[in-house]
Parts: sequence; C-alpha cells; structure tokens
Amino acid sequence: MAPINADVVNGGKDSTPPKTTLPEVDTETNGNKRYSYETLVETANFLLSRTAVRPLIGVICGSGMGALAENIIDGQCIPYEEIPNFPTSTVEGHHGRLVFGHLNDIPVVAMQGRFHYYEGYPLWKCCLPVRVMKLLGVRTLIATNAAGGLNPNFKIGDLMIVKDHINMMGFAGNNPLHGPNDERFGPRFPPMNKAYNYEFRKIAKEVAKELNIQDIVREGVYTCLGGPNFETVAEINMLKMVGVDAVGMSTVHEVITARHCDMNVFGLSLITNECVTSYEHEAEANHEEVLDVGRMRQDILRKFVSKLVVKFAHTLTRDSP
Ligand SMILES: O=P(O)(O)O[C@@H]1C[C@H](O)[C@@H](CO)O1
Ligand SMILES: Nc1nc2[nH]cnc2c(=O)[nH]1
Repeated sequence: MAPINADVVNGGKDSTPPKTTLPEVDTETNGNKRYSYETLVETANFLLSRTAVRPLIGVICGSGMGALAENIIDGQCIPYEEIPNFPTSTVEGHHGRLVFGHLNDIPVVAMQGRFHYYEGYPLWKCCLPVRVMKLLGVRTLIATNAAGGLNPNFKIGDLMIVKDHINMMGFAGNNPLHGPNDERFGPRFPPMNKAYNYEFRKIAKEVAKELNIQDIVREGVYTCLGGPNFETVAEINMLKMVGVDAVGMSTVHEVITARHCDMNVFGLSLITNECVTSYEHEAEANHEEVLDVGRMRQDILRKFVSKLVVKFAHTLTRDSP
C-alpha cells in the first residue's frame, strides 16, 4: 500500500490550510495537569506589565461577535500566542487576542476569541482567562455567544439575555471546578442559583427600550453541549422539553468559573439559527450562517454592549466599599 500523503486528505479536494497549528492535547494527564494559582498570577502580572489599563469589566466575544471589541478606545491588542500559559484560538470567527482599553471611559478587557471544549481543551483550561481576568481586577463578566434558538418565538438575529443555564456537561461530571479546589479563587461548593445577575438583566431590558431594540431582545435559558457537531432532531426535542431556549457550545463553564470567584455575570446569546425540530426540514445548521448573523447584528451588539458596560460599571461604583 502506498504511504498516506497528508496533503491529499479529502481526496485532495480541500487544500485550505488549517487556521493555526492544532494544539497538542495533554493525553498523559487527561488534561488534568492544572495551573496553580501562582502560575495564573504570573500570567496576570505579564499582562499588567504590557498595559496600563486596569479593567473593571471583562467581555467574552462569541463566534462572529469579535466586532464588540472594535469600539474600545486606545485598544491594546495582545495575541494569545504571546501570553504565558494561555491556550490558542483555533476556530474561525475567533481572532485570538485580548483587547485592553476603554469603552465609554470604562476600563475593559475583551477576549476576541474564546476556547471551546471541542477544540481539545479541558473545561478548566477553557475558563483559564476568566480566572486571569479576576486576578487583573475584573469584577463583572459579560459573556456573549452565538446560539441556536429552540424557543418557537425566537427569530434569527434576536438577542437573548441569559436568565439561567442548564449545565448538561456537568450532569455527566464534566465541570470546570472538578478537581482540587483552591480557596483563593473560591469555595469548594459554590451556589449557582444567582448565576446571572438579576439587576443586570433588569438594566439590559431598560437599555433595550432606550435603544428601541426591545422587539428583538428576549430572555431565556441557555445550555451548552460539548460540540463540535450541531444537534440531532431528537436532541433538540429533548432540550425543548427540559426548558432550554437556546443551545450553544460555551459560556456555561465560564459563568461557573466566574461565579466561583465572585464575579458578577451577564450573559447574552445571539440567536444565529433556528434549531431543527422535524425530519422534514431541509436546512442544516452551519458555522457560516452563524458568522453571517454575527456580522448582520454587529452594530446593534456594539451599541447595546457599550451602553451596558457603562450602566454595569455604575452599579460597581455604587456597591464599592
Ligand atoms: O463561541 P460561541 O459559543 O459563540 O460559538 C458558537 C458555538 C460554536 O463554537 C460555534 C458554532 O457555529 O458558535
Ligand atoms: N450547539 C449549538 N451551538 C450553536 N452555536 C450557534 N448555533 C448553534 C446550534 O444550533 N447549536
């Protein structure tokens, strides 16, 4: 048999090179060789040495939502490759850099590119930037994502304020807090019934009215599956039955990590596709459509999130000791 030529996989039809070199998966330790608190302090100190910005609010940009960071004034970009201990982004629509700067005078850091379980990273590593943000002084996390809509009232392009989540991967024991607990980050058994800040959700609905986008702003329950495949019809029907309004492949573990270290959280899903609930349905979910809807909504998302940042920051100054 002739030797396999890696350049002609796919019958030689697809010669597009991968976006980045694929990361090595730590199979020897099954991804469980965690970074210590001290290691993450080193990462945070590296970032503090590279920027004078001291962010109060952190924003994670979802797939195709990187434009959220484009409003940041004096944005200083630090590619993930340069940051000690950081993973790298491998997904189209995720630039792979931190942007430090100001949104309406509020110091922020945005992740243009997040890490997903399906890329081969264990959940704790997907969430490492959240802990680094905490060490940088970030008090509030805005986690955005692209998601498929299950609620029949949702339309493509709607924005869903996340009211709550269902940690499906956690049901199977896959949790970012699995393993030894370092109390310097947070308690062994963190509560999760107030995961998504109630006041922030109220503020977001008011801001939606101010911007006259209330008709596209919804509220609902998000769940994360491991991906990378989109769901089967039976899976979607099951998720609907248990009360899920939108499904994606991120956010839940980031929010758990953020709440564990006592950050305030706001979650926002952009509904990029309608999840298919019948075998007669012709259309199939695809990542291109997800990115297209992100582009379509980028102006509205930018305005909405910029205003939220100011309002959320005011609640922080009000609550500060
Ligand atoms: O990073 P997010 O959760 O926004 O990305 C979603 C889930 C998959 O990564 C991708 C599928 O199109 O979009
Ligand atoms: N799991 C999942 N993630 C998504 N991200 C964007 N759309 C979808 C979807 O339909 N399912």
